[in-house]
Amino acid sequence: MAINPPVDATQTKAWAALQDHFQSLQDEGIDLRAWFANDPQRTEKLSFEAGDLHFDLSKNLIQPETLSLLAQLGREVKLDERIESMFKGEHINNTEDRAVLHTALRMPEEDRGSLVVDGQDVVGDVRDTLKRIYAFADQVRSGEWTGVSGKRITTVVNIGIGGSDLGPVMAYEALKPYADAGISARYVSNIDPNDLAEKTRDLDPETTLFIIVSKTFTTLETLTNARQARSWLLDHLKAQGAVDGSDAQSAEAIRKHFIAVSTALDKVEDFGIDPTNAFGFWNWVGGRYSVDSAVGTSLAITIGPERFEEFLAGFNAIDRYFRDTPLEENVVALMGLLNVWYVNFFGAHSHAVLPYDQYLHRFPAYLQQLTMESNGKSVRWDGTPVTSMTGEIFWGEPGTNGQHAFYQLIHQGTRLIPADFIAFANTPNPAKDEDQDVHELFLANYFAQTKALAFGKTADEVRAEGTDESIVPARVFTGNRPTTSILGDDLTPRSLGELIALYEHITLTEGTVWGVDSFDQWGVELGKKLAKEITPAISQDDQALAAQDQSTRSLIEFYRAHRH
Ligand SMILES: O=P(O)(O)OC[C@H]1O[C@H](O)[C@H](O)[C@@H](O)[C@@H]1O
Repeated sequence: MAINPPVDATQTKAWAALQDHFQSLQDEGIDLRAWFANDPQRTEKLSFEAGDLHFDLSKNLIQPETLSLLAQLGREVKLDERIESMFKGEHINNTEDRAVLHTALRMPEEDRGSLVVDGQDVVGDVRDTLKRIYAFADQVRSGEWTGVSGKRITTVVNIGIGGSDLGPVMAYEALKPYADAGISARYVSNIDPNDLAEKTRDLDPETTLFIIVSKTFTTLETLTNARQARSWLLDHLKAQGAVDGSDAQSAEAIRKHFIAVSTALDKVEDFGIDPTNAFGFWNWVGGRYSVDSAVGTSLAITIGPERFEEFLAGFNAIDRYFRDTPLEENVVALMGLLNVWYVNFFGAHSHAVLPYDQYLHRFPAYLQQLTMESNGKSVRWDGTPVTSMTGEIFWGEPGTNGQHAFYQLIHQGTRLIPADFIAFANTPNPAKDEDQDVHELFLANYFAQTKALAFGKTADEVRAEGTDESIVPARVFTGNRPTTSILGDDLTPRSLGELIALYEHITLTEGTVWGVDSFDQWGVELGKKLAKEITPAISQDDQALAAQDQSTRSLIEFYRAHRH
């Protein structure tokens, strides 16, 4: 389907204006201390609310005027049009000729029939599938669904990789306090046999349910692990005397202990999984945008359908905000544009995401796939080369762990690393250390870090502490290190949905400025293909070995010589 070529952002008036603006900020000197001192309303002007989240952009290297120029850039690259095209289901993933409709996954029941794309009542299908997932989840949670020997399920093991793993595991970890049915989840992704071995070692097969999640149902890692899990289940059930090993009992065991999630339901049946226990989604959901589809079935089981609905409502709140708010006031779009400001004007390469919440410990890893698989591209959606740097390296660890590891480089290194600091006002685990509220101690670190990064410490301040002159330079903090603070009341299914949708739309915004298709991932194909070709060379095929390049051949020879 024809799609308009991307606007070259670097040729827009706004880009030129941003360049001038950047230069004048450099000339006058970027100085957050002075900017705050000279404008008592700075924080007010640069703070926003979206959904249940509060955003403070004032510790960024921007003046209010910068945001107007960035919004202007958004207009000139037709960001509003692209947002509308996405929500309406146009095929904006043009290299795969697909609509991009993860936003439809969280549209409410009353929107049934309101979005028909390529002849499909999208919301109707989404809601019908959710109903089936919820009914199944309720059966497992209540104990009505049992394993083959009649015992209730206490562990679900999600087998998937990439988008079929990172979203569910991140969200499960984030929402652990809501897992209220005595069912826990584990996640197996790596084809390294150690992963499945360690995750199943202490499990009772009679109380374990495997969920095989694969959009394509062709992914080598997932199908290998699924077959391994099937053997593990049957072997252990037999050893425990739960089945006799007959074909009929094995088939029944697989029916009771394996369900699947995929867009390729025919392939699921070939695997031996009962199609009634398979939940579908659609090719207009990218893997990394799929945690709120059937891919989140492990969540629906552990936290329950009601909480899952709240999770979806959180996404939907940010979707509506993003679609309906003018760019100048739209903090979601502005955060994406701000990232462009750092990448393309300041030359930043990476972006730290630092959640001050232990439950969000997998959030940076999740964001790595979301953002880097989406925007790590060198050609635009019309096949022409990109005209600027694209993509950011997203990384991070929960605070305060990162403080004692890599913050040194953010505070005093030579690189500019914009950072998002995320925290919640309340904790589900209040604790006191003598008289001190531990969560407040934790939050004090959250507030202190962005303050230190923004305002630093001058040589005179260091001297005033009586520091020996010879080590004054080492103890100076330049400040002017940009951060965005995101605060919420509580980490709940709803606020987690909001956070995820926020970063999904930040990703679209950046991708639109860079002109890339944020929804394909051709870059992962070559390695997969070569792994298939190399497999025979590793085991014994000398001809296949000889066909390798010299370095690869030598590495394989080392392996062959050293294997036991
Ligand atoms: O869900 P699947 O089809 O098994 O795909 C799993 C993952 O593998 C692919 O290689 C892609 O890079 C990911 O975008 C995808 O999430």
